[in-house]
Amino acid sequence: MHPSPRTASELPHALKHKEAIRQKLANRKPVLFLDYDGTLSHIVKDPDKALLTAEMKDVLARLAQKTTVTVISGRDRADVQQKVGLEQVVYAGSHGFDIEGPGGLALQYEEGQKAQPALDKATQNLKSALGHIPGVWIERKKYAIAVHYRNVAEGQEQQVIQEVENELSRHQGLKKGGGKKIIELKPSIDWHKGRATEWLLKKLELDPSRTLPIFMGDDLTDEDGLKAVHEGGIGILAGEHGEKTWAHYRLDDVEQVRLFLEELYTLLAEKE
Ligand SMILES: O=P(O)(O)OC[C@H]1O[C@H](O[C@H]2O[C@H](CO)[C@@H](O)[C@H](O)[C@H]2O)[C@H](O)[C@@H](O)[C@@H]1O
Repeated sequence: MHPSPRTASELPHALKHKEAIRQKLANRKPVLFLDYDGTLSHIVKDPDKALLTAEMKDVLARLAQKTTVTVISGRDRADVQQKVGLEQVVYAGSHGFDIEGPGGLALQYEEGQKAQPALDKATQNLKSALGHIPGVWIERKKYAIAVHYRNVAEGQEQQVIQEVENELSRHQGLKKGGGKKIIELKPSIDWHKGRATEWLLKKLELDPSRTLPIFMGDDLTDEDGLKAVHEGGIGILAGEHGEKTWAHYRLDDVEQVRLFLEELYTLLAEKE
């Protein structure tokens, strides 16, 4: 455990510290919490084209035969579930507001429902305010609005951000979320990937002394999850997001995430 967050470059590389990770797993079973965009799939211009490679899907399928694998995403649960397409996996969408998994595992974080009128109104307003800016995509999700500006001219990015800030100032019940070329309006509630991770660990009734939660993510919203496992698990940052992180280790990219997951699978298979 490290007492404070560090920059990505200060972190040891997970693939170069396999022995230390192996030792942590000596008497404990890994339980995986995996972010989708930027961790399992490459960041691309069109969010609909952010797909898993066949190799990534294959290793996830094998891991899910051996342990609990949760894909925890800012995307709508149905969207990420369809993109991953594996029945044995637990899906936590909308940053953990909407969870579904094998054996009837389910959560709809009810408090999020109260924000629906504000989210509807803000969607409408943002469409009018930003509709004329080429490249803007307003993604109305079940529990959030994502305003994407990856395809907006650099000189107009600030205008997009400012319009979102203006809209946020009109809704007490909504708060700002950040990410990679995205700004989100979310219910102003203390529920996020970290709380959802903790909820799942309890709900799955896993013995904490025999379980090692591993959270892997690439973006600012993953910091809540990385913080949640900081004391009792392993956090791995894939790439970087420009701010300090609670992760213990780093990996450079999606391909290294896959290699790490392969190592983990081998370890689990050896233990049988
Ligand atoms: O929590 P995540 O699974 O990482 O989801 C975060 C957001 O991911 C998607 O947007 C990001 O990825 C897109 C595809 O690579 C990229 O075009 C965009 O610029 C990124 O911000 C998704 O569309 C959002 O809904 C998620 O909140």
